[in-house]
Amino acid sequence: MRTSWADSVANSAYETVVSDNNSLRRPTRSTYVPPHLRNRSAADTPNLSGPAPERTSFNGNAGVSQLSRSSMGGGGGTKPELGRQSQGYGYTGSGRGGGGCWNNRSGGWDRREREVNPFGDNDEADARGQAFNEQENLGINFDPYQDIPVETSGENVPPPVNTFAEIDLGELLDQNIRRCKYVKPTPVQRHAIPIVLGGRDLMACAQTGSGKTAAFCFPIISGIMREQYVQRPRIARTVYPLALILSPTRELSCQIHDEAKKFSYQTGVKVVVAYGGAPINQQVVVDLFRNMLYFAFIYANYSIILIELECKRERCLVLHKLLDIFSLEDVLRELERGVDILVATPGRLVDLLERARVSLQMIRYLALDEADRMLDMGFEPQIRKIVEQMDMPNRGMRQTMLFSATFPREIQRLASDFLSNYIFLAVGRVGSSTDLIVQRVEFVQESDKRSHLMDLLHAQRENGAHGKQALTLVFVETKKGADSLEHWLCINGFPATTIHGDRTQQERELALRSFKSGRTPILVATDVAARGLDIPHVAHVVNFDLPNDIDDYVHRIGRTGRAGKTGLATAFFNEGNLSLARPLTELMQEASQEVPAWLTRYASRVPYGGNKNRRYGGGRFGGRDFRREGSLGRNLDHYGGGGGNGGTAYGLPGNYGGGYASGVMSAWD
Ligand SMILES: Nc1ncnc2c1ncn2[C@@H]1O[C@H](COP(=O)(O)OP(=O)(O)OP(=O)(O)O)[C@@H](O)[C@H]1O
Repeated sequence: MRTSWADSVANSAYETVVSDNNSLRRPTRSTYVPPHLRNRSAADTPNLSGPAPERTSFNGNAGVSQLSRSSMGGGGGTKPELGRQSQGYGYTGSGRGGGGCWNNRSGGWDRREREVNPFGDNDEADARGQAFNEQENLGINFDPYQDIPVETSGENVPPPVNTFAEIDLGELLDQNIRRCKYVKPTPVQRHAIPIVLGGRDLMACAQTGSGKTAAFCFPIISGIMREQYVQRPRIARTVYPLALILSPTRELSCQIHDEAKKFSYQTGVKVVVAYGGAPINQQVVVDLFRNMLYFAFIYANYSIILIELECKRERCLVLHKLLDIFSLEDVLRELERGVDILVATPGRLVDLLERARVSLQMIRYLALDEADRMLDMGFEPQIRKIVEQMDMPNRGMRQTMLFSATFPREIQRLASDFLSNYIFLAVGRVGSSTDLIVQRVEFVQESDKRSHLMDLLHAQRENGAHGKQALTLVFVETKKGADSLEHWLCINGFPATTIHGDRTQQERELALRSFKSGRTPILVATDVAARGLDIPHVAHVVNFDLPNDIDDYVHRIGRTGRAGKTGLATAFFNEGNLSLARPLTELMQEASQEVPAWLTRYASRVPYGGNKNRRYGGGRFGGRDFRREGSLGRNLDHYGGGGGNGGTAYGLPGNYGGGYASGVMSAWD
């Protein structure tokens, strides 16, 4: 049984007090108690009157797994030889039951009791339900996804499952799935979970809002729960997570963290999020100010945040970064309490690795959400550094999962560097939008955009088109543009807020909360909000400025029409968006949307290969796993041919493959 460093400190402190009370003697030596454990009431401390919890230090010997043995013995750059789980955990096909080898990682009831219940108080009935109730009406209609074409390729693909009951995820995780009110796995979950439980690497492409987060979280949590006790090195204050989930933005990392916390509730699997992180070129400035102001910061008790909020428009870089250091201190404190799954943005992770506060030596699971974004020009160097140049086990020694709704094939090729004998899974057409979203394109000149938006919002308000709770997400190109549009909307009677890379973390969180709650039902955003965010009740996405890349468009409109619900997406198009005319036309045709005649005319004017959205071509493209296309590079602009072998396709219509084009980088942080 495992205890974290913080637990052992807490326990030893508590034992000191207990022995004090018993013997009325002072402790012979003082025990350091970190700030987050001070002032704890007795009620917070473990109940020692019950059966004594089994204590095991990091150097304990219980159940050392084959995976961990050779990796012991310290840090350094050598990659541990972690024996790869070639045998999967299996999915029983005969109902749940656990198989009797689930590892209780909770460290006893003490840890469970301290855990905040993310489901609220009324979850017990759901949790105790004996089976997944297929009849339950949850208001989430995943039926539209059921007939979706699915394609897999790779060797010995494990068969999909139809129900959660067929998969042996462990009773504690099953309880949490019931608490989440997930009745049936979505298509990507039906296929991806058995593949990962089978020990295979995976590149998975599934439409926006189709449940990819759970598809990678469930097998990771289940795998960690099933592990026998894993012995981890104990070196200074370095922590050794077993799983790493990387995502491109702070908000998405927080969201994944929140989901993973729900799924792992009371399983003893510890999830920590680390986001933010100052770019290296600003590090010198930050370090300088850090030394000068560190103590002032602590004693000012966060009041500097108020100063930061005051100088809203002309932000001071140093203050901005100092706030970031604050969040770093929080992360470090959290890490010291123990971590099994680390969810992080690349910048912050690199920072933690360089400070030797995190080691990747024990990583068995690596998941990249929005993997194509993580491997494009903006993030690729950081990802390569994390995966290839630090102490993470080599591919083949860890399990790697890449998920996105879009997977241009050049990115697929790059991504294959990180994978070993992987399975490619495409649920729906690669890079397509879901049919649940009604897409409209309107021709609007730059100068008319604001009044056109106002018309849309008025109409929406008047006919109550999407109900009281309807939220509208407006995408613009630049941070400045976002601020200025927000201001204009507000003075015209439409409560709005913004989210973009120039806002502080606090401001971004506040904006998101205010939008989600409906207090400001309009959110003006740059591409920083384009991917992954799962915000209920977004009824309308407006592309005020269209992106340069069709994949960005797919992700943006995917903020509506999620989890089986319908949504509306309106795009303002003009001559400045010519390069998008053809891919947009094709995308809309594929999703059975009405394409205006004028857009088709614009599309026909753009020559093949004449722009960087190279996903289209003259022929229809049948194979989407780039490994099935033969030689890459011959065919970059013309995706003819198709077919291929080694895969299974169910009802797969012809389609084009992906193409890589760099997105707009400026909006990202
Ligand atoms: N099996 C399920 N049953 C019911 N709801 C589910 C199920 N799986 C996921 N969901 C819900 O569906 C919504 C979308 O899931 P998620 O955010 O994982 O989608 P995604 O595929 O990652 O989307 P994106 O491509 O935009 O990142 C979430 O609200 C999630 O709670």
